[in-house]
Amino acid sequence: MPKITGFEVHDVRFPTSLTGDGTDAMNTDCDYSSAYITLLTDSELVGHGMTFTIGRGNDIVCMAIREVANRLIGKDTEELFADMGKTWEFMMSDPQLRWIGPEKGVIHIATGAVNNALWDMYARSRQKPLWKLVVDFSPEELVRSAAWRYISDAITKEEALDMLKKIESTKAEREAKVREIGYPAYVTSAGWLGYSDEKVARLTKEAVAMGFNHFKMKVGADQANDLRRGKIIRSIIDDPQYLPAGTHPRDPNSEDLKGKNAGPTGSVLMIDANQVWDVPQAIEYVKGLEEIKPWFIEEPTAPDDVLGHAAIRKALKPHGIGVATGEHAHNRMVFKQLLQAEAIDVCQIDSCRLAGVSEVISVLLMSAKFGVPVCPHAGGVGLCEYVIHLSLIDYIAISGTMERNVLEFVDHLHEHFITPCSINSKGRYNVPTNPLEGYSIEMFQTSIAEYEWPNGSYWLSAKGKKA
Ligand SMILES: C[C@H](O)[C@@H](O)[C@@H](O)[C@H](O)C(=O)O
Repeated sequence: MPKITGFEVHDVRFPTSLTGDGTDAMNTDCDYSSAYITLLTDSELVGHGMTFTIGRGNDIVCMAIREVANRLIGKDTEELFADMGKTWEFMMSDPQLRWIGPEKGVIHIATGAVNNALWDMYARSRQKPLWKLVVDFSPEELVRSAAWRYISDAITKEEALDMLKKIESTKAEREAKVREIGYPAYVTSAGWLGYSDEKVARLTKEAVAMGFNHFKMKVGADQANDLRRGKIIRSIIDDPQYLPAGTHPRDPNSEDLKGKNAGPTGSVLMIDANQVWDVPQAIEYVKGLEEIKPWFIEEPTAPDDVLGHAAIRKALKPHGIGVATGEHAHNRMVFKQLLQAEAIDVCQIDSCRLAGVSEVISVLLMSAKFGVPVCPHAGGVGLCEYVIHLSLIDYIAISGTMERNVLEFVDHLHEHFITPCSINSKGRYNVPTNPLEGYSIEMFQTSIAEYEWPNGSYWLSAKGKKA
């Protein structure tokens, strides 16, 4: 049986210019960075994992990844795969690291990268894409793979098992359906701050032409500016003339669009503040944007402020605007509380901030129990590649629905991955089908050589230009 013998870690940073200079209200200079790990074994089997950060600090994450990965050296991979929940607990329980994590901060993020690499390796060893490996698990195996510590007040293993068993017999139907029509997506790429009105209008038209009908816009720097940009986007997405040839407006009252403030063509607009406001400020600011009819405000305030989110949700409900958050919720307990406090309409897991697939499964289970749709965060490098797997697991094996869900899509940096994600002509994610792609996060060696910090060819030449 292959044993883990070592690992390679790379600090890969893609400059803001490669992401179209898109910024948000908190991040105005954001090189997209991947702390990237390849786990090695004494056989040909490898596992790739990464985490997403922006710019400076990625070297600290790489250091933490080395610390976490060290504990796996010498371990038998089949023993690790046999009980991924137990493996996760082992990874989370390094007594020497406990004071600085996990369950928080850099060590938690690093654990995510390593756990994801291990899941990638597991899927490759079975020659299945990650999602397929997991949806083929029996309910018992799926429950065994999750992270259970500290959440039994919200969901027990028995409850989870019951839930999974109820939809087990219809898994094959859902798998066939999503393979055929793809998984619903929304686009972030048109609505960054810092774009001119012309650029916003052009990118929105392009996104509509690609078949998207959910659009996200960044807000929070200036209310009047947000209102103007929102109206530009609305004027395009609500106008049937921009729809792709041969398609018709969707009925805004259809079941999957209920409560989403859909416009006359069935298009939906969401807004995202990236944590800029205090609670009362968030409420006032967002009320001022009611005219552009957002489905939800994302990250209105500090990501750990569960009760703050609950207060904002309550105040905005009469205005028909919901609350979404999660990309910075650093562990399953924060999600547990957001759900228990009825603080969110939409749960936005992050594939890299949570400590890997095992912890994500726990949040998917809790969200399904509380009836909150999961719409993963994917605004970064590699995140779109990752999250399509998680949404497929959610749809096929856990919640059993994808009608109200939308998975974020940003259209940059996919070319650095050997098996990039893709979108079909209806603006939906295609299902990854390559049996050797694992968790789809393997990067081209040439991309690593070019963008590794600080000595990759791109950064050396950038330094040369500055000198
Ligand atoms: C800096 C990043 O692009 C963020 O703006 C992005 O992750 C964002 O919050 C999102 O929801 O996509």
